[in-house]
Amino acid sequence: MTGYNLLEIVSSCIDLAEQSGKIIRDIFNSGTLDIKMKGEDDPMTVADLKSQQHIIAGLRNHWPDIKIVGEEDCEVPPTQTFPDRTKLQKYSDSAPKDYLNMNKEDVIVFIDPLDATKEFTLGRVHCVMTLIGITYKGVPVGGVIYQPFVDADGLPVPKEQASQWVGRLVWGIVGIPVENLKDKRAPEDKGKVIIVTTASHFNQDIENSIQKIQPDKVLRTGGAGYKTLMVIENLADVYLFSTVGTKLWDIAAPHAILSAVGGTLTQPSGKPVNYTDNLSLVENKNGIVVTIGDHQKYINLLNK
Ligand SMILES: Nc1ncnc2c1ncn2[C@@H]1O[C@H](COP(=O)(O)O)[C@@H](O)[C@H]1OP(=O)(O)O
Ligand SMILES: [Mg+2]
Ligand SMILES: [Mg+2]
Ligand SMILES: [Mg+2]
Repeated sequence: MTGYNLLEIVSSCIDLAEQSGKIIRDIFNSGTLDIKMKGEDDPMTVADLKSQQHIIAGLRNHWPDIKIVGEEDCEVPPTQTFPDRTKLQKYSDSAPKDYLNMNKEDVIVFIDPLDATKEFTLGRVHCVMTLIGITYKGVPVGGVIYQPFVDADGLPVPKEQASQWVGRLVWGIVGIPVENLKDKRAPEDKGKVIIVTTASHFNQDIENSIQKIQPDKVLRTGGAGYKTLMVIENLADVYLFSTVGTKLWDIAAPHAILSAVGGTLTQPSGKPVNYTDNLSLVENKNGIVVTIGDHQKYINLLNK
């Protein structure tokens, strides 16, 4: 076979995301985040950088030419990390055949080495995640997310109990059932419409969109990965961010896992997102809408 095997790439990304989680935890515990501002409300820390360097170097050791779009602009020193490519071999018979021999030109790996950096710098670390998404022909087909600052169920753990930060991994491939997910909806929230949106990048556009849906509840927290996972686990019906701000690396990995469980992510117009490595097109300029069901109903409300 001459193409890329998605099972091998996702297997490696699982290793690299877990290792990055440890890098991120160690830097947080050191207390030296070395915060730099890339723009307004757009911080970057040394943890973002080290995490991205680790992931890219590990991928390059197996796939020197694979297309990679990472959030941070940084050099990547070589490493001796050769991630395990074999973890998902048992899915070789059940995985979609197309994904076992993917045309190299059509594959892009999107890396968000640390999602929810703003919250990370404020110590609100429960929503921090490492996100690695793989797209094929412009569509997310595999995703790995790792939460460094939670317990095994993904529940927040305060920093006073840091020893319980065992971390949580979720990976998904479209066409293979996703493990390690729960329906977390509280009994008192059954039947309600719950929107989750940004904690730190809120604006009037988002407020106006929320009003169109008339939800029973609005939750606000950090991270595109964290909010998408809330929709996947039924803690919210809609993740709504109807404005500029997120980029393709924020959504590629969670989108793949969402698709694997039957959910939908589009622009607020209902148009699909096009995943490309053209760096002038990586911004989700019009925003994003994420649902686990009734997607068209919410798109209709937003566009009425
Ligand atoms: N205005 C913005 N500038 C830079 N990044 C943004 C902006 N809005 C959203 N993002 C990215 O999208 C994620 C989700 O947004 P929010 O946390 O506000 O809901 C953020 O954590 C951030 O990713 P990152 O932390 O990886 O830079
Ligand atoms: Mg950032
Ligand atoms: Mg991000
Ligand atoms: Mg980031």
